[in-house]
Amino acid sequence: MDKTRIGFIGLGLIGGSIARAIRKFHPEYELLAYSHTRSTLDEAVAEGVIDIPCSEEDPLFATCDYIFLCAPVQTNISYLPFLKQTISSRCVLTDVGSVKGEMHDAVAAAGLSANFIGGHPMAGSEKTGFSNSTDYLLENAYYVITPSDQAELSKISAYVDLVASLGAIPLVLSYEEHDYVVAGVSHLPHIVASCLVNAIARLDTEKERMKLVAAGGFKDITRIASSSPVMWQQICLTNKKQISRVLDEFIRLLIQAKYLVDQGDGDALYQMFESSKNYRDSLSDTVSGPTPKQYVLYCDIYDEAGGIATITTLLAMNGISIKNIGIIHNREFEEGVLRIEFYEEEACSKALTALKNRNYKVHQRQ
Ligand SMILES: NC(=O)C1=CN([C@@H]2O[C@H](COP(=O)(O)OP(=O)(O)OC[C@H]3O[C@@H](n4cnc5c(N)ncnc54)[C@H](O)[C@@H]3O)[C@@H](O)[C@H]2O)C=CC1
Ligand SMILES: O=C(O)C(=O)Cc1ccc(O)cc1
Repeated sequence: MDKTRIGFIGLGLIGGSIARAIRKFHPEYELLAYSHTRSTLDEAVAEGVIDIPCSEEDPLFATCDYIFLCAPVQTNISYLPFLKQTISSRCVLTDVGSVKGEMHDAVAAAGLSANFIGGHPMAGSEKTGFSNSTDYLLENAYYVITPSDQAELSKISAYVDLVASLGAIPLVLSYEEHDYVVAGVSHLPHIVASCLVNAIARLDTEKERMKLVAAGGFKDITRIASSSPVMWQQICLTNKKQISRVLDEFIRLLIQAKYLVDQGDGDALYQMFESSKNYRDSLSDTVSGPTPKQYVLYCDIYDEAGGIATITTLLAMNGISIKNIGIIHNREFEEGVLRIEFYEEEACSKALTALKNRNYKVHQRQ
């Protein structure tokens, strides 16, 4: 059988990290890439990450099983006419953009819906460029997948499988839900960080004493204000409606907080900080104690590749988030089973019911 071929257009922090992870977990795959900075391609080839450097509209993209669009959102869209003329019907076309609605609209207008499955790894940093990419950036990170309504289930399953095989946690959502959710937990925090830094720059004393004594809290909450201005400009321009919606609620809460301070309303201020502390403490990365409890199921599967895809899709469709997934072989499970780990007990028991309803044989360690 021919080797699986994966193409990249754009090879910066995210494209580079996906390519490195594919190289690590699937060394037999053939990777080709175009990025408009020639030195990036040279570096990627020299490091053995990319096999074939391509030109901008290279006919070799016709031979790809997957193409990842990893440039800024508007740039990804500008490649669609070329891809429409070039790619084969079996190719899965995907992107990594932080906003999905505009991409889905452009894909539909270009007549590429049957090939398109949107993607968004919820991992990254304030850094950019191939030189900051790593083969572990995606590890244990949610990877939101927004299939177009015309993409075949077999393509979606294979793509979910590929994402899981890179150590990420696939989460299938509609692009509308994705854009609302990320407006809240990603776009709003970046805008808040930027405004906070700008506010302090304006409020600072002549001798910049605020800048001098800025403490850990200020630095923690504003790290992401160092992110790429052009990337965040494009995100704000392409997710206007949802960002405006979450900003409305945020501004309302800020006005309320000012009122409570002005009034000296101690009880209400206490409640404000107490409710945010409770919610923040409930986030999954804040589990306390020496050995956090694990919520794990073991499930018999017969066909590893197709089996994992079916199960991750089934769980995603039931709104169940997976923390980790993988096949294990040991004496307890001689045939090998799929180990699925969840963030919370509730997700674990929901998954147990969903899997049993589909007649899977599921084990739990006591
Ligand atoms: N930075 C982050 O933390 C995350 C970013 N994303 C999304 O990933 C995408 C890429 O972001 P990064 O990798 O962070 O940016 P980056 O700046 O590190 O990489 C962008 C890449 O696109 C290339 N590029 C720019 N114009 C091009 C063109 N006309 N043709 C071909 N290649 C071109 C650049 O040379 C570079 O290799 C964006 O759409 C962003 O929304 C998604 C998740 C996290
Ligand atoms: O650096 C951080 O904490 C981030 O929030 C990274 C990030 C940036 C953009 C995305 O679309 C997803 C993740």
